[in-house]
Amino acid sequence: MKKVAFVTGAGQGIGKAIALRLAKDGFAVAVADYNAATANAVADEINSHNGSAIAVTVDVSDREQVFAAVEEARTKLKGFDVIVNNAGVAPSTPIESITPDVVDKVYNINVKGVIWGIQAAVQAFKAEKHGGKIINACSQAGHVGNPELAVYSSSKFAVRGLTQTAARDLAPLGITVNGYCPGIVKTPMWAEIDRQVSEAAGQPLGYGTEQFAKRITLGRLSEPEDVAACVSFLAGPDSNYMTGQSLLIDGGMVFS
Ligand SMILES: NC(=O)C1=CN([C@@H]2O[C@H](COP(=O)(O)OP(=O)(O)OC[C@H]3O[C@@H](n4cnc5c(N)ncnc54)[C@H](O)[C@@H]3O)[C@@H](O)[C@H]2O)C=CC1
Ligand SMILES: CC(=O)C(C)=O
Repeated sequence: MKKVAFVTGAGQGIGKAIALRLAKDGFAVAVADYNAATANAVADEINSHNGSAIAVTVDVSDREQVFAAVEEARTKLKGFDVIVNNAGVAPSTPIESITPDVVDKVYNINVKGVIWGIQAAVQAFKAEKHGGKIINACSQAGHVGNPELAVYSSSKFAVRGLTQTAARDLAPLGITVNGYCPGIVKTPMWAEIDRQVSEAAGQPLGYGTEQFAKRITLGRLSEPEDVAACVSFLAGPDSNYMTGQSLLIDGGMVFS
């Protein structure tokens, strides 16, 4: 019987790369996204390459939807072993531009979405009568404040705190909780941050990337697959003696 992994925000970008990688690792994958079309396309891609996947439509900011989606995956894929709370949003928010609406939007998805994912996974692991692995999307921006990303950066600091706390709370149930902290990854999210930062500075596209990239020791932006490789480790047995960690996969932007 295949182990089952549930990946949120798996319709594109890092989540898609994680879903494809975990399928290659032998997991049956629930491709969860609020964009049904992209989730279906990723699930089709996995199934057409001899993998096993279903698409699940969910808005991670809605607690009831998250519980229903996890239960749907557990029932249809016949098990539940790993959740990757990957979905996130990252609008550019220079301090003086911050509004209640943008704070609610980012925190509802990036922070509450992770809490609901953790809770729903715990319920599923209990129903399966075993422990499991919870893996949360953090960021290098959750280790050091990033310019013009105050709301996003603070939401990722919160995810790192949640990861540590949940690790302590859930260890007695045989559940590990870890996070991954990418740097700049070539996805639609990054393209949009670059556009907003470049535009705010009155500079051409690519200016935002140039500013952030100066901090990358390895001298290149990362591919979604760089991140998926680390998540593969966190989802598999080689990380069994790790919990509460948020791994930097940022090419050396931050040293901690
Ligand atoms: N791209 C980057 O440079 C970095 C990204 N990250 C984090 O990695 C994660 C994935 O980022 P990317 O792939 O770059 O983003 P992306 O914007 O390219 O893809 C995000 C996916 O999440 C889905 N999504 C957004 N809100 C959702 C919601 N409420 N419910 C369900 N699905 C939702 C979108 O439909 C999309 O498929 C995010 O948590 C992000 O903060 C962290 C560090 C760097
Ligand atoms: C978007 C993000 O998390 C970065 C640049 O670290």
